[in-house]
Amino acid sequence: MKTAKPNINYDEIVIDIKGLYKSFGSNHVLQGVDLQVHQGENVVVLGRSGTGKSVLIKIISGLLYPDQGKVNVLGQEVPDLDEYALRDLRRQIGFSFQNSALYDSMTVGENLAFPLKRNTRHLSSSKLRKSVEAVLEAVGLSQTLHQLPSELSGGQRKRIGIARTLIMQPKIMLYDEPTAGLDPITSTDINNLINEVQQRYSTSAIIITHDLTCAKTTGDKIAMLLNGNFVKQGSFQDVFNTEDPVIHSFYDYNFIQ
Ligand SMILES: Nc1ncnc2c1ncn2[C@@H]1O[C@H](COP(=O)(O)OP(=O)(O)OP(=O)(O)O)[C@@H](O)[C@H]1O
Repeated sequence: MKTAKPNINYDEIVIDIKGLYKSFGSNHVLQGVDLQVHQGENVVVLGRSGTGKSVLIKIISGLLYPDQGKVNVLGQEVPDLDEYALRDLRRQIGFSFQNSALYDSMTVGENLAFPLKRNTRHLSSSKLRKSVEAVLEAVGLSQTLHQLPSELSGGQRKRIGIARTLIMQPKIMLYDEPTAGLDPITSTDINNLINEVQQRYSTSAIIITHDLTCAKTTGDKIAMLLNGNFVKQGSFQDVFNTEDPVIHSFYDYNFIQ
């Protein structure tokens, strides 16, 4: 059970998407998508391969330009932002991608320090060390400070990848298939970590996944993307407690893989 936090205004909308369209030639990927993410909310985007989940995240972070529609993130219209404003916005967003993309030649500590050093001027070494130690502790891997990424398990690398985004204290987290390629127990750990991050750092998040356990554990709201649109949005119960054969087939498909 997630606990409501007094410092979060759950009514405030941090991502507001209305009437979003995106095509690549004759491939009409997003066809009038509406989605709202509130402060402190974890929204899970579910959908089969190729439905446009990554395209949606890229549009939210300004990596792709929409054909039409409103994409407001933290009060700013993303398609209107210039390069500098986009960079500022992205500093407030933590990206957790499928391959954690750590630098192999750097220790865990150096990997974590890297984004902070690059983005912060006049940072004392004691402040840097404290920030690194704090995020490592938050993901439960303090003992790995001096290890190389190659010495970590897949689950640990995923955690360090998340820690590296947390060091910038993002307001929004974007998780792209956080449990892909992990065994069920490690996946459970990552799901719990996503919830811990939400609570501890008061983040809002979009979590892209095919994994229904991940969706059920982390999602305050589930949004099911199908044929260019969200066919259903609501709690896990709301979305799956239905006779709709398409939603059922997604559920069944998940459990027979
Ligand atoms: N830059 C691009 N140029 C052309 N087509 C693209 C581009 N990016 C994505 N697409 C197409 O958009 C569609 C949606 O792709 P997307 O990567 O968003 O799917 P997805 O839902 O994230 O799939 P998966 O779950 O497999 O990662 C696909 O048909 C893909 O080929």
